[in-house]
Amino acid sequence: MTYGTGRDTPSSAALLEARGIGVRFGGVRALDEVSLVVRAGEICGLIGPNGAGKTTLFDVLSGIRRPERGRVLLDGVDITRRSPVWRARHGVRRTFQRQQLFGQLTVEDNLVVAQEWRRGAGRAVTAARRARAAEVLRACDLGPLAGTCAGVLPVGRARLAELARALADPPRLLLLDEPASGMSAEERERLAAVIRRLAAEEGCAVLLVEHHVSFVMDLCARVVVLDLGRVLAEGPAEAVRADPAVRAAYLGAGGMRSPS
Ligand SMILES: Nc1ncnc2c1ncn2[C@@H]1O[C@H](COP(=O)(O)OP(=O)(O)OP(=O)(O)O)[C@@H](O)[C@H]1O
Repeated sequence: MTYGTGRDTPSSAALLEARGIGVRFGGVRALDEVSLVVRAGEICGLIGPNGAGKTTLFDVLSGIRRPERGRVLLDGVDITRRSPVWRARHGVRRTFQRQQLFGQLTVEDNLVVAQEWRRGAGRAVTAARRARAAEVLRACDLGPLAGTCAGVLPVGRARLAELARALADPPRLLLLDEPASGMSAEERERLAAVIRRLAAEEGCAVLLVEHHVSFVMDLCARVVVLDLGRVLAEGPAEAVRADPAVRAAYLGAGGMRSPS
C-alpha cells in the first residue's frame, strides 16, 4: 500500500531513485521490482523482517551488487553500472551492519583517512583534514575520544564513530545499516540529533535501515516497508505504523517489535 506523501515530506526532486530493482540468489528472489525515491534533506526509513532484502538493496544502491533488473539514478542520471568508489566520491556513503572502523587507528585518524581520496598533500592539507575531523567528532559528541584507538571503543561509541567517519567528507546521501544496534538510549538520542541536523542543515538525504522500530518511526517522515523482496507499504510513518499488512508481516499483532 502506498500512502500520501505526508506533511513533512519534502517536495524537491529525487536525489536517489531505484526503479524496478530485481536481484536473485539462485531460487531466492531477494528483490523483486523494488522502486523507491529519496530526496535531498529527507530522512527515509527502510524496515522489514529478517531476509526482506534491506541489505541487498543497500548493496545495489551503494554499487556493491549489480542488479539483474532495474536502474539506480542519482540526480536523474543512471549510475547502475558505476562502482562503489565512484558513488562514494559523488557523495553516496554507507555504514555497514558489522562495524568497519580501522581498529588500529585512533578515532581521529579514521576520519582523516576518510578524506584522503581527495587530492592534496602537505601540512596545510593535513591540518585542514584534522580540523574537519575535530569538527565532526565534536558534532557527534566524540571529541574526548579523538585520540582513542578505535578498536577499544564500546559498541555504541564505535557505531557513532563510524557515522562520524561517513560524515568526514560531507555526504549527499547516507545509507545507514542498523546504526542504533548496540546503542544505549542516550547514544540513540545523540545519533538521532546528528542525523536530524545533517538532513535539515546540510540537505543530506538519509536512508535508514533499523530494527529498532520506534527509533525509525520517531526520526523518519517517510517509511518504506520491504517484505520478501517487495515493497509492502510506503508513506508517512503514522500511516505505515497503522497498516494492517505491515503489522501482520513485521510489527506483530501486539504492536511494535521490541528493540533488537
Ligand atoms: N550472498 C547471498 N547468497 C544467497 N542468498 C542471499 C545472499 N544474500 C542475501 N541472500 C538472501 O536474500 C534474501 C534477502 O537478504 P537480505 O540480507 O538482503 O535481507 P535483510 O532484510 O537485510 O535481512 P536482515 O534484517 O536479517 O539483515 C534472504 O532470503 C537472504 O537469505
